[in-house]
Amino acid sequence: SHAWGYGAHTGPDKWADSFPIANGPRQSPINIVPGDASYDPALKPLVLKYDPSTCLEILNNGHSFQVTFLDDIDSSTLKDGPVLFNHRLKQFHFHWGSSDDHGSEHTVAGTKYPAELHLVHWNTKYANFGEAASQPDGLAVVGVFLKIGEENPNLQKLIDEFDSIKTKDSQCSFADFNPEMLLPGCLDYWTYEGSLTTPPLLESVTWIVCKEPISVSSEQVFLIKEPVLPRLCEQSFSFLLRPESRA
Ligand SMILES: COc1ccc(N2C[C@H](O)c3cc(S(N)(=O)=O)sc3S2(=O)=O)cc1
Ligand SMILES: [Zn+2]
Repeated sequence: SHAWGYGAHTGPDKWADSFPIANGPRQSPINIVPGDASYDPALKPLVLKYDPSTCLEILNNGHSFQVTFLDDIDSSTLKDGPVLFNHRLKQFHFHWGSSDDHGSEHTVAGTKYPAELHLVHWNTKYANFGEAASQPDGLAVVGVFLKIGEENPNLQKLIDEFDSIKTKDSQCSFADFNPEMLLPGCLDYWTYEGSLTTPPLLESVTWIVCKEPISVSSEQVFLIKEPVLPRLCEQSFSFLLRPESRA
């Protein structure tokens, strides 16, 4: 069955059964080793321009909660950085763990962050998201690490919506949110060619991982787990089995 998750019988170690690409050559996440990264002078600064009026809704898909955007025109876009074409923002979502000492998908020299934000964009040289998702240069995902520190008032705006998306596949309208408010001050990044980190694990993602994390409070990380509690329960017994990142 394609019912994947983070449980002992549905977790990452089992994904290859239904998604053989899990054993592919460019699978994400990875452990980023800054000392092994090489500086590429051809890379440009990342240009992210987001229009809060394109924010549509927030939904709980059972694995995470996701904020989706209107992507029929170039209003929320990613340009430059490591990509050659304009990309449109489709959605953003988070990954977390069962406690503050782990949760991010990517790690930095083995360091695990409590959570990780993914802003998913698709290359407008293709007709639409679904088409782009099957192309090697079809998607660009910006990853931002969350660390425990000051409470984040912008993240709180999302958390305040959780009461209406308590169950899997529930959604509610969500307007005028600017994801730019969730970005770190400095957009220096590491980049590599990888894949979606969850099924269908398509190898179509140019990863752009920000070096600077954003701060959120420990209570906020705890609350992030709320809306997808079933996943958390499922995961809490399997986090020992789940490799935090395929090195
Ligand atoms: C048919 O092709 C499809 C392509 C993508 C998807 N998605 C679901 C995935 O879970 C997934 C994982 C993402 S991550 N963690 O940023 O690497 S982004 C993303 S998705 O929402 O785009 C569904 C169908
Ligand atoms: Zn993700």
